[in-house]
Amino acid sequence: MTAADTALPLLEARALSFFRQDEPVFAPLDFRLHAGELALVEGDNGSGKTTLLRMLAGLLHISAGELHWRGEPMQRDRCAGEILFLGHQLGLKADLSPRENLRIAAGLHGMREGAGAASVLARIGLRGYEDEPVRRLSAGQKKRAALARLLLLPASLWLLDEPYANLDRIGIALVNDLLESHTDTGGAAMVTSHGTVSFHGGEPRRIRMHD
Ligand SMILES: Nc1ncnc2c1ncn2[C@@H]1O[C@H](COP(=O)(O)OP(=O)(O)OP(=O)(O)O)[C@@H](O)[C@H]1O
Repeated sequence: MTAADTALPLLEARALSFFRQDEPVFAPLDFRLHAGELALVEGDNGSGKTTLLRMLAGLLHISAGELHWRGEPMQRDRCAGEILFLGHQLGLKADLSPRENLRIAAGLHGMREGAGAASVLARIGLRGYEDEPVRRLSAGQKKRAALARLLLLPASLWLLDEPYANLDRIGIALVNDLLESHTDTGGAAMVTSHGTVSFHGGEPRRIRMHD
């Protein structure tokens, strides 16, 4: 038994289910995610990975089962700023620049201590594009502008749906670096990916979606 098995989990799902038209999208799920852990959500196209992350983010109602946050039944108002979801839709305003998009996100969710838009955008590879309207960025640059939120906002749990999509080799390595430093500093993350995730921060948990 490891320390993570005995510590209070950040997030715990018990018989978690989601139904569409009275049909379960996936079999009931049980899992625990602790501070410092990465979980890979695995499954074929249509198996429910995005649905699961959207439920965990509070964007879809749970049909059955329970979710616990830091040992208590999950109350959205208590953990709102602690959970950050990045989905297929990047949630960027196309007419605004990466810097302006970050300002809006920080206004809603707060900022990590010591973080600033300029340094975050430089780290994410958008130096020189800080003030360009997002609609003029490439697909990979848009993805980076969305990922910049991970560095700026103070969330402890990252829910990342296909975070590697549209990224080049350097961008993929950057996402892995972000995941490693986040989990090294007590954060946790759940990630879906159809590619290979080469995470060097220890063996990730695996959450397998079954029909
Ligand atoms: N808005 C929607 N309305 C109705 N059904 C939906 C909707 N979104 C998804 N579904 C269905 O729910 C199921 C799960 O979809 P979901 O997007 O969660 O799968 P996924 O594992 O993320 O797939 P992928 O690997 O293709 O991204 C699929 O059968 C899909 O057709």
